[in-house]
Amino acid sequence: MHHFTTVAAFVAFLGLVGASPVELTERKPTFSIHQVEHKRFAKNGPAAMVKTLRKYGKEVPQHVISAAAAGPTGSVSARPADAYDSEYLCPVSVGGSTLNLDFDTGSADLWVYSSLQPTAQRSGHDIYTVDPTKKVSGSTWKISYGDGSGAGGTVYADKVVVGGVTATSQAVEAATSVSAQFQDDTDNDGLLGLAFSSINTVSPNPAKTFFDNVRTSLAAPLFAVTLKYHAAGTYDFGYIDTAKYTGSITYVNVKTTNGFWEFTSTGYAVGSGSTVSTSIDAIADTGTTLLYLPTAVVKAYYAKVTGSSNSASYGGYVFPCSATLPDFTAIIGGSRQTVPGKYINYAPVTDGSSTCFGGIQDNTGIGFSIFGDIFLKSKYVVHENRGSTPRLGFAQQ
Ligand SMILES: Cc1noc(C)c1CN(C)Cc1cc2n(n1)CCN(c1cc(N)ncn1)C2
Repeated sequence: MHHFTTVAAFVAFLGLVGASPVELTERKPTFSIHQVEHKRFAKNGPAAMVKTLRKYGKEVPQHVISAAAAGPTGSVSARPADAYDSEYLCPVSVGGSTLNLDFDTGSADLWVYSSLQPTAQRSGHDIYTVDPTKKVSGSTWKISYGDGSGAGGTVYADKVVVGGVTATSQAVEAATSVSAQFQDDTDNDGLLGLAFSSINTVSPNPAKTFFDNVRTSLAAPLFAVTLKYHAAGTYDFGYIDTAKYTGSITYVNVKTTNGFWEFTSTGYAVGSGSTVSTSIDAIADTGTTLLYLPTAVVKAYYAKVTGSSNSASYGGYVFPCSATLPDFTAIIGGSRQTVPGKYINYAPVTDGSSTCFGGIQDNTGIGFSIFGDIFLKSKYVVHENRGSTPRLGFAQQ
């Protein structure tokens, strides 16, 4: 059957190109045409589909026509870096090399391991090899994170491709030095910031994030985050994927004055307990591993966990790894956003220990709450910026 199909297909192909079998069997000079990539071509899947369907006289579904009229969209996988979902890494093409970057909605610098670092510092990492002709003269960057880690270096303008979406002249912040926490983390080749460009650290002229560079060309000015529990998820750009969530998306307005995706939660519940109404100022932050909440909320949560304690030696709430953890619900935009209890067991305090570190911790000293990966990995979160009044949309996965 396969053989027959092949021959029939070949004959059909000849018909299409208007050549008879005889013509193609005579000996004639041969030549080959080498394809070259159309560098400036912005990928638009739906547009290609419209073209093909019309070429063969087929009807084009309306949703394909409307998608084609829009700009590019893209999707990239987000893979947990370790067994505890400490961070999620996404493959990105930076100046033609593929690096695994930690997409971070809590910061706004795209920085990478680079050929400028001492070789010992970059062993085990994929690196960006700088091209001096692409250097942004006079610009430097230096970033420090909540956990005391950090990095710094110089700046290059280069092509960055994320899930098929291209920023042709993205500020690529090449590291000359990174802190010990990053040197120990050999899976991580850098960060791709998705917070607001107002907190980018490039000096003297702050740079735009990848999202800000592509936002107005995308089919829709948004990206959607689907992190998963102990599994790979996605970052989607330019479209909402209704297959990735259940129920409806609840939107809340974002306060951008601190440069974060900052919003207000209006209450919480522990397990099947009653809802407590209280205003919680929070940021959505994929670059933070845990869920940091106000002291009173955290105390109320661990009051329901047998054997839990706030350990000075481990630096946070711990409990027996065998504990049954209650769900945690945050009220956002009037909707109940629930995290399954088992997601709140982050990891053993040390490998093999029967004491586990809590996924919910106290936000004292931070200044606001942080809805990090522990919260996000049960949600589908739309980050929309139409230019005025950016919004966050939350739905259950
Ligand atoms: C984290 C982490 N946890 O287990 C591993 C492994 C890592 C990664 N590793 C140790 C190194 C590291 C440290 C940081 N990151 N990666 C990501 C950026 N950081 C943020 C981002 C942000 N929005 N807010 C606060 N800090 C600090």
